[in-house]
Amino acid sequence: MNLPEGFEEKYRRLLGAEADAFLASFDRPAASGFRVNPLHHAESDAPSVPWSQWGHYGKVAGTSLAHIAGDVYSQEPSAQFVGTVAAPVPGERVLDLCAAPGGKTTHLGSFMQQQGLLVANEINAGRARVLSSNVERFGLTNTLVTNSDPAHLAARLPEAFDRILVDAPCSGEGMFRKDPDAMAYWTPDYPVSCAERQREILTETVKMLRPGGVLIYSTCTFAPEEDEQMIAWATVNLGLTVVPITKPDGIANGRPEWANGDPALLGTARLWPHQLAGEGHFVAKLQKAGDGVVQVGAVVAPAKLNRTQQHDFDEFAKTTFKQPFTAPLTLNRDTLATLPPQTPALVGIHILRTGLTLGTFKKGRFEPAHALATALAPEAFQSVVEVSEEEFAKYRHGETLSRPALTKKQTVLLTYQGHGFALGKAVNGTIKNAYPKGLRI
Ligand SMILES: C[S@@+](CC[C@H](N)C(=O)[O-])C[C@H]1O[C@@H](n2cnc3c(N)ncnc32)[C@H](O)[C@@H]1O
Repeated sequence: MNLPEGFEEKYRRLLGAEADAFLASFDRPAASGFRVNPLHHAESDAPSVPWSQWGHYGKVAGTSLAHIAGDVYSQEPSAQFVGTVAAPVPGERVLDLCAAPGGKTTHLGSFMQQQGLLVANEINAGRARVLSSNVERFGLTNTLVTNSDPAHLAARLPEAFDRILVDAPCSGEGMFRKDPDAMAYWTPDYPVSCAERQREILTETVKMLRPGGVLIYSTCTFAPEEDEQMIAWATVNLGLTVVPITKPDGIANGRPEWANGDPALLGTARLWPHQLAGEGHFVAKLQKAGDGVVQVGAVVAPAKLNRTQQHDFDEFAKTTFKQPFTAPLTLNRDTLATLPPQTPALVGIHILRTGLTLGTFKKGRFEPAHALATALAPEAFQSVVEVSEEEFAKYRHGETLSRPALTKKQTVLLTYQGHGFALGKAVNGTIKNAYPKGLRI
């Protein structure tokens, strides 16, 4: 691989005798991996990633049933160590500040088991939409997807989280093998400019962490300026201390000698492509001084539906679900969603998704949302229709299906090999297509 000018020289200087092995790793193929979705009880026989509870080596196609049904999330193996270190506890309030496209968000959600609140934020509007769609596909229901910059969020959410992940925008050196285009941006000064932005992000992040709260900082670069030097700066300037990370075999300590020599930096983690089957990553776990509870602040009140809305939703729920639907609800214009506990009222912040999107009020009817198909188990639905391989393909093209026995007008869950992948509308023996246009192939 043709590495950028100055890159090889820098790492020869830093790594000494180890540099040959490091540089040789760039000529080997990138490692691929995926995580199975514990919320769907998904499993895989593929070899396990040793440092990742739900992680496996291998590739899953974007057109596969496992992907479409939200049973897997493709994620490079080293990146999976970030979620392992973060490991939020169900019921916590967690922020994933730089979240798109959602690899870490879906991993955090796997730990949280739909309990507590997970705010997944992304600064870039287009990427935030991709994040929102991945949150939907994975079936997370305790998540708020926002599109904001860290400063605006911090102004509204002081000390609001138990745990925050900053998977920082970085020089991406660890992804050169997987995504050679990333090399085009690299110059010897690039890590220094990335570090400036990371310091700004961390300064805002700490404001949102409760006293005693945990901050996980990660990058996919080898650059000490963005890794150990960033953590050294944060411990000196932001009232954070390093919490040592327990490292499975193959994962290396951070390098204090590449920063201010503080031995606590040994407690950070480096994933090197010449030492394990994965790409380059850095992870640090930090704790904010003090001990305190989260500041909840103003919260969104559950929506009160008008009489027509209540009637239309009740009719839909009564004919679709086995159990009465009792979760607190929120209404955004005409879109109805569940309201995660103590959802903060975020005035002036663009919110793309709150909890589980249930559907939209149209004139005289309630149109259910695709999110229900990947978030709810088949057992929740009154009517489940298993499709053939041919029908699975046809439906994703936008075609209708024939089921003469289904005469009742009803929303049904469509499954293929037992995995829910879409909703359909049964009318007079036909299942009308409700597969979102944006997902059709
Ligand atoms: C490494 S990527 C995140 C990957 C994601 N956590 C995942 O696992 O799928 C970093 C993200 O930070 C966002 N970003 C860029 N500049 C930012 C800034 N100034 N503040 C916050 N986020 C920023 C990028 O748009 C990008 O989506």
